Amino acid sequence: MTALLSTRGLTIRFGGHTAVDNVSADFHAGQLTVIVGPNGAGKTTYFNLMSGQLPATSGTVLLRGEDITRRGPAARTRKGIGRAFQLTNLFPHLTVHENVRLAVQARANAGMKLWSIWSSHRDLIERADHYLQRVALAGRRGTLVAALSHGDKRKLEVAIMLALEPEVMMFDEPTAGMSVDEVPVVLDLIQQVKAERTKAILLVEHKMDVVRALADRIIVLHNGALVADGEPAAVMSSAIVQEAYLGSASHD
Ligand SMILES: Nc1ncnc2c1ncn2[C@@H]1O[C@H](COP(=O)(O)OP(=O)(O)OP(=O)(O)O)[C@@H](O)[C@H]1O
Repeated sequence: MTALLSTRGLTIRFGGHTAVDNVSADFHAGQLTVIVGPNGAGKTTYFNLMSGQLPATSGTVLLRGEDITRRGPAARTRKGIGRAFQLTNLFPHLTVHENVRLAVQARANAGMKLWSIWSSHRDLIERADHYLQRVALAGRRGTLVAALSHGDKRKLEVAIMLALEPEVMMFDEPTAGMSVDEVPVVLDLIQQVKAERTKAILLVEHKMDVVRALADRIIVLHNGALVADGEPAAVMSSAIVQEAYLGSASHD
């Protein structure tokens, strides 16, 4: 079975430093993979290489077997790689609802259903409201994004990603900076998407309770290299992880 997303020997060097070192992995629909590792291990850089924010020094990124290594981030988004960014792709002077509606509209355009822009404006509005409900932001639909709390901005990013209906969903520490009552909303949502079993979900996560709650599979990066990849129980009990990751005092 062709993986949805694959990396083959993916590598990036910054000067003399190899931040991601020859990483090969396959990501399949219906599977949630958490990428863990100590600070500076290369997790975010690996994400950036897959979503196109950074160009690889060597190696390839494949989407459904197609080589997309030289494609930029916008082309990868159109092809089905979605990423909940850390507050960089929001329009602060538009409302919450308008932000999601733009994503719904972009998705409708990508599907070449150009007529839908004109014939079903109401449909676009309703679909945007649907995604806002899923992230518990319906009550904020008329609020300017600039006025949102940090946690609500993170939820809005998730709504925007859902609205783009990508096959691959990448979350970079989705609950970082959220208050305790906001965290379950995002975790429940990721659980729901996972239960649909149609998406490949990738998460970079430090919090071990979140890892335990969500992971079907764990990949461990250390000094840019993939040092473990497998089922959570086996990976977390392996000697290399105990040493490389759990041994580092900075994460619980
Ligand atoms: N644009 C860049 N230029 C130079 N070095 C970089 C760049 N981006 C990342 N690095 C370096 O690459 C290494 C990996 O960084 P990265 O942010 O991917 O780690 P991480 O595992 O996500 O860490 P954290 O858990 O702290 O977020 C680090 O040593 C970092 O300093």
